[in-house]
Amino acid sequence: MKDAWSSDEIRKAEEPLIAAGEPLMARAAYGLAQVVLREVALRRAEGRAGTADGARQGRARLRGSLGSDGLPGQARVRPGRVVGRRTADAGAPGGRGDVRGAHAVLLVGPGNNGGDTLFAGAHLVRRGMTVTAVLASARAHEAGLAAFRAAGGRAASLADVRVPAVVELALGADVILDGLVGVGARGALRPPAGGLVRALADARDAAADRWPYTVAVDIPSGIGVDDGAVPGPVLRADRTVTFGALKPGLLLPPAAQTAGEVELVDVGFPASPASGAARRNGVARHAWGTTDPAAGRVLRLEPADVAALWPAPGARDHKYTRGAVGVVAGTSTYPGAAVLAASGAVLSGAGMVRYLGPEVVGTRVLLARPEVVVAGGRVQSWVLGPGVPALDPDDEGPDDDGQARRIFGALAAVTGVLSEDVTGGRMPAVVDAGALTMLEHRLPPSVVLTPHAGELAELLRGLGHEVDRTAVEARPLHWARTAHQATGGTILLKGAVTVVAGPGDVYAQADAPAWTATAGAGDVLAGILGTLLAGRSRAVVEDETLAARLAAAAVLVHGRAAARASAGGPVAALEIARAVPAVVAELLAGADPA
Ligand SMILES: NC(=O)C1=CN([C@@H]2O[C@H](COP(=O)(O)OP(=O)(O)OC[C@H]3O[C@@H](n4cnc5c(N)ncnc54)[C@H](OP(=O)(O)O)[C@@H]3O)[C@@H](O)[C@H]2O)[C@@H](O)CC1
Ligand SMILES: Nc1ncnc2c1ncn2[C@@H]1O[C@H](COP(=O)(O)OP(=O)(O)O)[C@@H](O)[C@H]1O
Ligand SMILES: [K+]
Repeated sequence: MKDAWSSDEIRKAEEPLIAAGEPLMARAAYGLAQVVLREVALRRAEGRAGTADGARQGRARLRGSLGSDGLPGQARVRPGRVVGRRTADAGAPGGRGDVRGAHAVLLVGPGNNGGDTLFAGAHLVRRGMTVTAVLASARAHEAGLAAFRAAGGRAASLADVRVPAVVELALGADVILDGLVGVGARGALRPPAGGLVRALADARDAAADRWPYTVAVDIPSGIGVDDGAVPGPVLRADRTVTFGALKPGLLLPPAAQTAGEVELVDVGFPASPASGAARRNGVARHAWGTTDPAAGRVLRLEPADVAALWPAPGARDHKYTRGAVGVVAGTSTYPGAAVLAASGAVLSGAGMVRYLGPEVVGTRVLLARPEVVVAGGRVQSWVLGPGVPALDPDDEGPDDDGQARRIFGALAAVTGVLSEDVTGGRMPAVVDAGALTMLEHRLPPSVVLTPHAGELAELLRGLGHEVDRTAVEARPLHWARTAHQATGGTILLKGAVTVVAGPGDVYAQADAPAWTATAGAGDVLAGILGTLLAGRSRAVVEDETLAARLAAAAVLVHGRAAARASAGGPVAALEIARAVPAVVAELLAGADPA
């Protein structure tokens, strides 16, 4: 599990260490320099090699000389992906490849983030690189600047060289280090740093592949450290080298998409933040939907976490103990969604899938998945709404083949409104697509709403918030939490990075390739989640934080299955469902099916 620390938690962690004289900045700078040396050497070896075979040989040569650190995969970079932990002061220096004569440009701000960058720059100079520091502010970290100059680095003030000249300098460099601001920053980058970053970001877009490798120091300067917002210009990084602990903005959209691969340098922080345990315990005290919106940590599940959560059957299980999923999806106009949701549920390992809907759709579901029972009966979770049109209050008789009526009935049951319902009362549910427009009662967190940004905006507008799709995409964490507060349900907000917000911790999952953005992919996800909720139905109702964890697990499996089915190319939604069994098998065997 990846666990992000807020800027306050970072400060609390560093205080006693600094008081004890621990050389935090030296460790951070050393770790940063090692990553830069490794990446520059790697690129040089590839550049010289010229052919694909030669590039492979170049990598192999480097791997031999880099020792046990290993090289993170370059071919399948997913924005916002977090790679391994690295100890700054462990063992021999990392990058032993040839970096002599390579040119680095440092963007240096006034605080300790600039200090890290200058000390790292001194290491780079000592390894034979040509390093130019652009001081964006009248102030710079004194000791860092002195060390940088003493090593032979060149420093120039932005006020003297001006923005266009820095852009030219950057275009001729091998690597850029963005050390303008770190966790001490607040709000959008102010001038002159803001103007510089805007010009560099524009130049990066225009230059495409010719842009130098860009490393963000601790965070890409200008992102919202704690909320993942991007309030102003940010220079997109290929890699972020972050210190001590991950920050929420490195996991959360949209900021996570500016961070590239994230690499953690251990500077000696404790295993968890001081306030972590208290916050975790605090979660249980909240009643439905009354959670403090700022409470809860930002986490990202990894394959091992999902393996532990997955309701794998034991020898004593039979189909009823494993959980039946009731699917109310599709209409005669949109029958495909029913097939996709039912397939997602069956192929994730439901004990049974029941389909409720018009006969014409039920027949198609059966043709695709003969395992499905097209009849009502007891279920342990509901999947409601894929392929069902949104409710239009002005329309007297919507053409929904009776699906809205079935959904209203199921929703009354899952919220516990019907005490004597045939289903036996409250149970988990997935509420997707058209069913999102049919919410009448306050929801328990065991009901998971699965909107994309447009659907969430519509839901929020119905609750009195002035918000559109763009606004939701700009602040997904905020709006997902707001919707949780307003409805009581757990919110799974779909996107390139999917955010899950319920009572307690927030999950930010970045598991899927962009090819997943295809019609029907969300229907498959709803089915997968239905199976997970049915497999742990009682526990989900009793533990108000479990639905969010299971939702994040479903997103991981869905994303990995999409990656598997895509193999780097287009993917059809049904193929995502078909890839699920192998992905689950690998997860349960302890492998990472990336
Ligand atoms: N924590 C740790 O354990 C370790 C931390 N380390 C490092 O320290 C970093 C934190 O350093 P920090 O606290 O000095 O703040 P930092 O991020 O450099 O920026 C503050 C400066 O930026 C300015 N500024 C603020 N907002 C701005 C804006 N919107 N636009 C423009 N400028 C803005 C602000 O100016 P002011 O508002 O005061 O005028 C202030 O001068 C951390 O990210 C990591 O890299 C490592 O060395 C070791 C381990
Ligand atoms: N850029 C992207 N990268 C990766 N995954 C994405 C991206 N955009 C959307 N997705 C994922 O694709 C799926 C699309 O679901 P949805 O919008 O509900 O489509 P539909 O309703 O047609 O099934 C979601 O799982 C979402 O998280
Ligand atoms: K930075």
